[in-house]
Amino acid sequence: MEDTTENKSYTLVIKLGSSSLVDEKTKEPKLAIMSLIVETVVRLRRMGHKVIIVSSGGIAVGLRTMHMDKRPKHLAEVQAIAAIGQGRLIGRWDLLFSQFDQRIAQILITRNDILDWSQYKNAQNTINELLNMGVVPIVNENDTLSVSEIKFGDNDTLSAITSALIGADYLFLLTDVDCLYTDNPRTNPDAMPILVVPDLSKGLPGVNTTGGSGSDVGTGGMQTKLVAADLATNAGVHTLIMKSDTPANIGKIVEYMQSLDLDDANKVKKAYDGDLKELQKTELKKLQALDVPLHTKFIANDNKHHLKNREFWILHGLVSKGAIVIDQGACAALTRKNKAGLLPAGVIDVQGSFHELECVDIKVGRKLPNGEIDPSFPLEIVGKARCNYTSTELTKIKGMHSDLIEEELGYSDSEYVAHRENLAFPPR
Ligand SMILES: Nc1ncnc2c1ncn2[C@@H]1O[C@H](COP(=O)(O)OP(=O)(O)O)[C@@H](O)[C@H]1O
Ligand SMILES: N[C@@H](CCC(=O)OP(=O)(O)O)C(=O)O
Repeated sequence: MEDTTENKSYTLVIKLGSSSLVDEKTKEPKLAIMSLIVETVVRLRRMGHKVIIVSSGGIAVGLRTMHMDKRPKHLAEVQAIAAIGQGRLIGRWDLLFSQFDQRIAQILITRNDILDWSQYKNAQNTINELLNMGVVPIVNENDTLSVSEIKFGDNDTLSAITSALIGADYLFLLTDVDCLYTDNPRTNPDAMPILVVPDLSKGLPGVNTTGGSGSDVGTGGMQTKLVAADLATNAGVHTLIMKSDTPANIGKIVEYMQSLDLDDANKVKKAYDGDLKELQKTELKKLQALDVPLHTKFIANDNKHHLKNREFWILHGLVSKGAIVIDQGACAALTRKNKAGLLPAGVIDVQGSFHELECVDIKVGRKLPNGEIDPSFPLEIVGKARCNYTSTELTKIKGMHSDLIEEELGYSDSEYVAHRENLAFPPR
């Protein structure tokens, strides 16, 4: 195959699970895999690509350092172990990369660090600066300081958010299986590989990912990888699952992706008739004919249909503190091409307790003639908003014309419940 990757420069995020970096039983380092990753990343960098690594393994390395067999139950202990392990982990990466004079940088992040738009942009600027300096940023969750409310929870999600943050071209999820299968290949020898998913929003009929993590050190199994693929493809990032012990395959897969006509990914999605099974047979023949290694690729939404930076931040960077229920008319106005801001007249209910500019879910409901919410109409979350008013204020002004806000509250901060730039909806 012609090597088209030589000329174009891509931004690649490579996520490595704990199971790829430490032995699941002994927790000893898998130095051979780490070295191969380093060689691959150095090669990709020399070809002109920008590479970010999302590395798990902090806790597993900490357990080994402290001669502990199992993850402790108490949060403070896990956090202490993470602090011990993270230092060693980054030390190992630095030692290996330094053999090639390749500089690295450590970035430890929690959800708290991106809750503010300017902080989100700041994280973006810092990573971009490092990439421009020719450095390989190595990202992990700041497990030592994050508690459940501000946790990404798994590095698959963190890698998808990192990919969207920096507008990556590809996200590679490297793990201990070749690809996504119709069932857990560790327990079902008849599981069949899923090689291409043109449109994840159409679901994955016949695919079971409930098996959880395959190893003692992994988190989330395939389920969190599918969540990550959904987030990343919605943000315009092609997402791939492949085995971590042959990282040189990354280059081959990027070449193969380039040979596919994905410039108009929407055409690919439209052409997909939902017959996942048939598609896999054709794809397998193609991979075999071209000698491309097994992997799963999730095709990204194209430029016109992917979430823009700020929308992605609202939908996936922020944590919802409650919900507002809007009527169908308001929903149509907010989701049309030239979307409107949300006025109090369109709000029919307020759920939970939230402050001004905190993030809330947007649900669509129906009002009965007596003013009550129709209980037979299923409330569906359609998007997220940052509201100009608190839940208490909104409960008072819901359904009103904006002219009456001042009379009701004694002040009016805005005629809108949420401005256009504070509303976000997943691509449809
Ligand atoms: N349908 C499936 N296809 C492939 N693997 C699956 C599936 N369902 C569950 N798994 C499990 O997911 C594991 C990979 O996830 P995980 O252990 O969290 O890895 P990592 O540490 O790389 O994030 C595999 O080892 C496998 O046992
Ligand atoms: N941040 C944690 C890893 C969390 C995680 O998602 O692990 P994995 O499923 O192995 O990618 C650590 O460094 O131990």
